[in-house]
Amino acid sequence: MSSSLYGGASGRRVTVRDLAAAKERGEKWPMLTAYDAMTARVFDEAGIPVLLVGDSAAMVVYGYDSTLPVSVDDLLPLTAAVVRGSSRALVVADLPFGSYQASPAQALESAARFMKEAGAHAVKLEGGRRVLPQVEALVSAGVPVMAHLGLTPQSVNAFGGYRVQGRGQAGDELMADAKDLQQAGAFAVVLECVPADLAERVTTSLAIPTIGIGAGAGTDAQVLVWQDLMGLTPKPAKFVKAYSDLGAEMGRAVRSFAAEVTSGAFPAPEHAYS
Ligand SMILES: Nc1nc(=O)c2c([nH]1)NC[C@@H]1CN(c3ccc(C(=O)N[C@@H](CCC(=O)O)C(=O)O)cc3)CN21
Ligand SMILES: CC(C)C(=O)C(=O)O
Ligand SMILES: [Mg+2]
Repeated sequence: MSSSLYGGASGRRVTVRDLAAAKERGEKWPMLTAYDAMTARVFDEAGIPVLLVGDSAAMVVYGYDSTLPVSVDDLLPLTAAVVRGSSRALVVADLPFGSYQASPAQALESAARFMKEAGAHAVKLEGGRRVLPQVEALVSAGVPVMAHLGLTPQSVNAFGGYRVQGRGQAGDELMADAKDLQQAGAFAVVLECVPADLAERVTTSLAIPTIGIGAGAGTDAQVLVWQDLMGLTPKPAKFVKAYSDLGAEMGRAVRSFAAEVTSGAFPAPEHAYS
């Protein structure tokens, strides 16, 4: 088992309380994205305690070049599939661009759809002090909220590209955002593409877990997009470590299948019915 968080004797799902307890124990944990039932099952059985149905689905599932185009309607069926495919992990639904920024009421309406229609256990949204009213409304309604600071991809057009955030003065702003999000009731905060020393200072300053992606080794947890981890992404960011070469492996398998169809070697008699 990769984490004592997961695999507690009960067989129940991981909860936000379990994540708080892991921080108390100083225990680090992994999080992965998932977008379908079969990969969710593999990651769940491998002991990943938290699965994120990321709006990165816009890019890795739907083929867009940013996360901006996807809607709640696009992500709901993927979230439902991940919940059905898993039995132990906490499933977090990423609120997509335009589904929460307008108002606390809009955020609650979107979060409620992910929880009622897909069975998500928590939601994630991007931003600091500008989304505090949304975080407070969700928490008041009993919705666990994961925050996300640093490189928040829904703001890519404001940033002028996918760039490291929180250097210099901006680091103090990020620290203040993180503390305010904790105060508003967020149960965890993702720190994406920020200097490692800043991520470590935020982690020691907060009681809630921090989850790093491109934020160094000092956070309480680490998250990656699963296609990056598996070596399916053609040009991954610097923070990615590929633990497999699935792109090449799938290419080999498909070429073998194609060659055997062409030659007549597949299907053999054992693959046919009499
Ligand atoms: N497959 C995938 N993996 C991700 O981690 C991911 C997505 N998609 N889509 C949504 C966002 C976008 N992300 C990105 C995308 C690009 C960089 C990138 O190219 N970063 C530069 C750093 C530039 C700098 O130094 O400021 C790099 O070279 O790593 C980083 C995060 C992270 N998220
Ligand atoms: C990379 C993670 C944190 C994310 O927000 C996503 O996959 O959409
Ligand atoms: Mg996201």
